[in-house]
Amino acid sequence: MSRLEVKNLTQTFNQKNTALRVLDGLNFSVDDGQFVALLGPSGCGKSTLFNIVSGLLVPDTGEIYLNDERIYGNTGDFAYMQQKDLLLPWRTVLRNVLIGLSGFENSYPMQLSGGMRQRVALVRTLLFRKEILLLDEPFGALDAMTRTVMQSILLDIWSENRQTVLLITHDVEEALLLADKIYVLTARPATLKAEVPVPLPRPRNITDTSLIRLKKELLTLLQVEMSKVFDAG
Ligand SMILES: Nc1ncnc2c1ncn2[C@@H]1O[C@H](COP(=O)(O)OP(=O)(O)OP(=O)(O)O)[C@@H](O)[C@H]1O
Repeated sequence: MSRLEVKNLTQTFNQKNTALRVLDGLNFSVDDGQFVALLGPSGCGKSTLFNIVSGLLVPDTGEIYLNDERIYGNTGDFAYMQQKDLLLPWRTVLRNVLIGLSGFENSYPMQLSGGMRQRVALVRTLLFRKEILLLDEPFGALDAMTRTVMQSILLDIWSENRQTVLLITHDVEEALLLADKIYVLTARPATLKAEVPVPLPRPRNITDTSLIRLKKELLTLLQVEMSKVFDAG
């Protein structure tokens, strides 16, 4: 398993002939086998960060290090589950995940419910057995019950394999239930605003007093950043 470092990432896009600065000197690191959640206002640059880390996008400036070695492009060390699940519609579930989900193995993605599709996509991502998992809002579109089930599947697999995980989420409770550490990003352009450790055993209960305290702390941090988005817009 691997230690990941993101150093001084900067990214600007051209939108309608104006320069949109999305990342502005972003620095952080994730320890070997650690589960880190990233929270930040909508549009702050979280998916852009994952696109860079996974090698899909070359940043304007900055570096990515894996186990102290600088990496370039797609090194094959990352399993990346993008916001949209990216299942190939013409492949059956069996061929999408290589194992059957009992009773559904001959179905196509369009024949599955949203929850089942996300489950297939997650299983497929985990099956790649890569060193580092990049999960971009994997459960964002799911109902509360399915989301809870998926979270526990993810935790079970992570406890067994101890892959290094980066999870983007908009859900403060999800971050608190799952992560060892939470990074809060600023409004665009994203920089690191805060690092909040969650040193509690799992499974966690969101009604636990220390989680309630952390939730308040995180919501206050996020509200400051979100108000910047509204003030600007
Ligand atoms: N290839 C691109 N060309 C131009 N602009 C882009 C490109 N990719 C992203 N952007 C812009 O960069 C900004 C950040 O996008 P990004 O998807 O990284 O944010 P995000 O934090 O993941 O958002 P959300 O939380 O809503 O998913 C957005 O304003 C988006 O429109």
